[in-house]
Amino acid sequence: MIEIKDLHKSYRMGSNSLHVLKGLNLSIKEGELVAIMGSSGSGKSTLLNILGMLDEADSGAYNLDGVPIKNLNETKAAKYRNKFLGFIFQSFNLINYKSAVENVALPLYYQKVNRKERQEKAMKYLEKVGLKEWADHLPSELSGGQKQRVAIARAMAAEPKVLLADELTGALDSKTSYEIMDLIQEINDGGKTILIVTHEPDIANMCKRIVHLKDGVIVEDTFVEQVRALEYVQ
Ligand SMILES: Nc1ncnc2c1ncn2[C@@H]1O[C@H](COP(=O)(O)OP(=O)(O)OP(=O)(O)O)[C@@H](O)[C@H]1O
Repeated sequence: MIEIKDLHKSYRMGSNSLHVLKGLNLSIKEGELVAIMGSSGSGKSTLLNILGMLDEADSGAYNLDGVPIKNLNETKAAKYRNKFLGFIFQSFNLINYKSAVENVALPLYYQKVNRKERQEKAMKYLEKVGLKEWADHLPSELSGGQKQRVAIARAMAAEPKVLLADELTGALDSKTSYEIMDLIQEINDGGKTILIVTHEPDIANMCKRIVHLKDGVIVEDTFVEQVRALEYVQ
């Protein structure tokens, strides 16, 4: 699903250059649930932004579902991103003046899906995350965990092949984090490929594979026995 070879990325600041990714290789198959870990500044978000086609590498290859990203022009890249990738953020990134169902429907609007289908799909995914009854509520009326559920439903609504999450439990207490990870595991059990950047070892252990970044490369890549979040949710 994801093939990355010899990826390099530097940030230029004036006359200085910070080499963040230094020849990174990574291969992720369909259906994997991968945690990306590493100390602060190790390049996790940089990698996730490149995987999410929100930023470009300086050199190296990135193939998503067999397609070399480098060859896509801007319009094609935007279409490809909307079709293949769903994003979940630490701070939820919901639109405050839109209801839960309107937030979930938004990516479908950009994909020019008609109003009736947008509404149906948005309700379907709100139901999947357990928030059907909250469809007409504004984000300000929801708890942190509920907001993240809306954000997950929004990421799922366009039915992408891959979900990318940056510290999705970072703003939540432990119990709510485990509830969110239970939902993530359920979505992954359904076959969705999911990548999660996290600082938290207990969250990483709820994935199936843990990748450690250090000094711009992957220094450890382990398939682990997945801890089920549900055991911690009671
Ligand atoms: N747009 C940018 N311009 C300049 N430097 C940047 C930019 N984005 C990130 N950096 C720098 O690149 C390095 C890697 O940043 P990145 O955000 O990828 O690390 P991270 O592992 O996600 O860190 P954290 O866990 O703190 O979020 C850091 O030193 C950061 O300051």
